[in-house]
Amino acid sequence: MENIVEIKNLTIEFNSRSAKSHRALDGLDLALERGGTLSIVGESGSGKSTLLRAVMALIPPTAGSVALFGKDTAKITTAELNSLRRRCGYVPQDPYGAIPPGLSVIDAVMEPEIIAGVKRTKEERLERAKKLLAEVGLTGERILASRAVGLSGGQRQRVELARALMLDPELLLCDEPTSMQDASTRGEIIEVLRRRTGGGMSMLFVTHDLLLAAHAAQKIVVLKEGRLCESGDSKEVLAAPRHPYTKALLDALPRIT
Ligand SMILES: Nc1ncnc2c1ncn2[C@@H]1O[C@H](COP(=O)(O)OP(=O)(O)OP(=O)(O)O)[C@@H](O)[C@H]1O
Repeated sequence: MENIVEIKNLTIEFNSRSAKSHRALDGLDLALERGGTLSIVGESGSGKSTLLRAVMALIPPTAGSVALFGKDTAKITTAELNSLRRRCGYVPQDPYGAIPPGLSVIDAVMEPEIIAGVKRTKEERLERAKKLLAEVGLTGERILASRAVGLSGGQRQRVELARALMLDPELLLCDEPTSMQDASTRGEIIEVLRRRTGGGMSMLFVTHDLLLAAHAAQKIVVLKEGRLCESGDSKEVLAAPRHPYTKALLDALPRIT
């Protein structure tokens, strides 16, 4: 099976003002097969967002390599990179900065297709955007016409997801896409993602919540301080975590007694 993402010995360092640079990822190896789903779990600062941004080639490797759809992202032209990025949907962690402030909700969802130059009538595009918004639980003329900046964080996250799905991505990268949702919307969003991945979309899903990680994807990797400390089938990792850090993440989850 073809690897849609292949990361080899990836190290990413950020230069800080102090003398020592900070190593956010340290010699990481991982792969995602076409059609596969993988959750990346770890505490705050473990390098999860950095990893997603490196897959999108938004940060260059300090050492090692990232291949997206079989192409080393450091060895291709900007035009080639842009065409690979167009095959991906990216739901960034911060929904406040990501949506252009002047756009209405419906325009924000239609925008990726317009930028990509997808040929469709205005009516078809509108229908498609409305359908996606309904899929993520946003309906009603008032919400669709309102500016995205006026929405709650949870609603914006849902707009971001609809935007990311607009181009029918082969690979979806989600960075804590449910962090601002209540329990019931969180469940609905995971269902949307499951339907999509059931239809063949590959996915990288970032969360600090081990239970959610297992729910969202078939496989899990656990990151600690930029290093991979455990990986495996989601159900197995959840049932029998091997690394003490994974056990601590599991013990930290709230329990219903
Ligand atoms: N642009 C940057 N410049 C300097 N340091 C950075 C930069 N981006 C991330 N870092 C540092 O790299 C480390 C990993 O950050 P990252 O955002 O990937 O962690 P994370 O696991 O996604 O955390 P969180 O769950 O809080 O989002 C952190 O120590 C962070 O401060």
